[in-house]
Amino acid sequence: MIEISGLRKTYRSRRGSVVAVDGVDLAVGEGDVYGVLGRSGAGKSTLLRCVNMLERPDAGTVTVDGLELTGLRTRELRPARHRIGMIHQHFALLSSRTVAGNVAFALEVTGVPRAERKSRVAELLDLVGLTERADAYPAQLSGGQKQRVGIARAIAARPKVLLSDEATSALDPETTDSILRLLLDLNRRLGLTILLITHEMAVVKRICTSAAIMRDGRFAESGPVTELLQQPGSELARGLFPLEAPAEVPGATVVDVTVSGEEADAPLLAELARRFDIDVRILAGSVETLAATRAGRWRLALPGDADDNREALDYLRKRGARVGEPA
Ligand SMILES: Nc1ncnc2c1ncn2[C@@H]1O[C@H](COP(=O)(O)OP(=O)(O)OP(=O)(O)O)[C@@H](O)[C@H]1O
Repeated sequence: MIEISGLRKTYRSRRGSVVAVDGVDLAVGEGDVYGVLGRSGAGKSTLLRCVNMLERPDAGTVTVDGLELTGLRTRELRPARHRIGMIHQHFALLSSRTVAGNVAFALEVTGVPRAERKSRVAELLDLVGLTERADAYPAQLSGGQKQRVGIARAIAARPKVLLSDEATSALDPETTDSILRLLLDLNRRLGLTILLITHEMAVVKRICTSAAIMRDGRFAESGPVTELLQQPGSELARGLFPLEAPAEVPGATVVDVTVSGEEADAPLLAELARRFDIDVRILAGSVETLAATRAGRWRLALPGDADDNREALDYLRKRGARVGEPA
């Protein structure tokens, strides 16, 4: 749904130039929720703004729903942008318009006839759970409600893609959770493809099927979350499942074990202990629900050296687990 290839963007000013995006390739499939995670200044906002051409990249291509946006003139971009919704950290609502008025505005600018607007506004407010607040002004709303208006407005023109620029950063954890639940619901009900940027690992954990870690304008790692979890040394795996435990235990072999899908809920460690008659020690770890799947990750200590434990570790691998040295 979104294909980005060789994207570069440099900002030039009197004080010099900053390479904000430095050669990014990205493919977001239809119906994916793709999270780009990174610290402040990593280039996330610039990348997102290049997807709907709020920033013109210096090099590379951006294709959304089969249309190469980088090849379009400014005049041609306007209708193309209607296929891409966007939500913002600080909501960007019109303070002089009511909730219904803000949503109607998005329909006005995309040329929806007046007769259709009213019913579409009602439909959208129902979708985001704001029917009761239709006549309120933004100043009378909570942060979560403001973001719901932002979401209703962003999907008003029935876009295929929603871009989210730190949409939950200004919200408390409980409200963040309700907004993420709404995004996931829209993703599933409308088949909406979502590309989001965030600095919060919890956002990736909660709703993303794929993710990238961005640093200094580049992707340090990227791919489906379940695959990244299985990758040796993955920063994302460490962030999602921190294993705070010693990497060495005298007289024992210490390994990190990652499983996803059904095996995460199987009594895998109990079976391991029984089958090989070993006292497995769990040094750290958990089983959790991610957006698309269940996943488990543990640091284990098995008595004896690597040779003593070869068969046991092979058994775990046969069961689909990734077994590696502590990272
Ligand atoms: N309009 C601009 N002019 C000059 N430099 C800019 C501009 N916008 C961003 N930059 C610089 O580009 C780099 C990437 O910024 P960007 O905002 O894309 O990062 P980010 O990861 O989104 O960070 P944040 O979360 O703080 O917004 C930074 O060094 C930033 O200072």
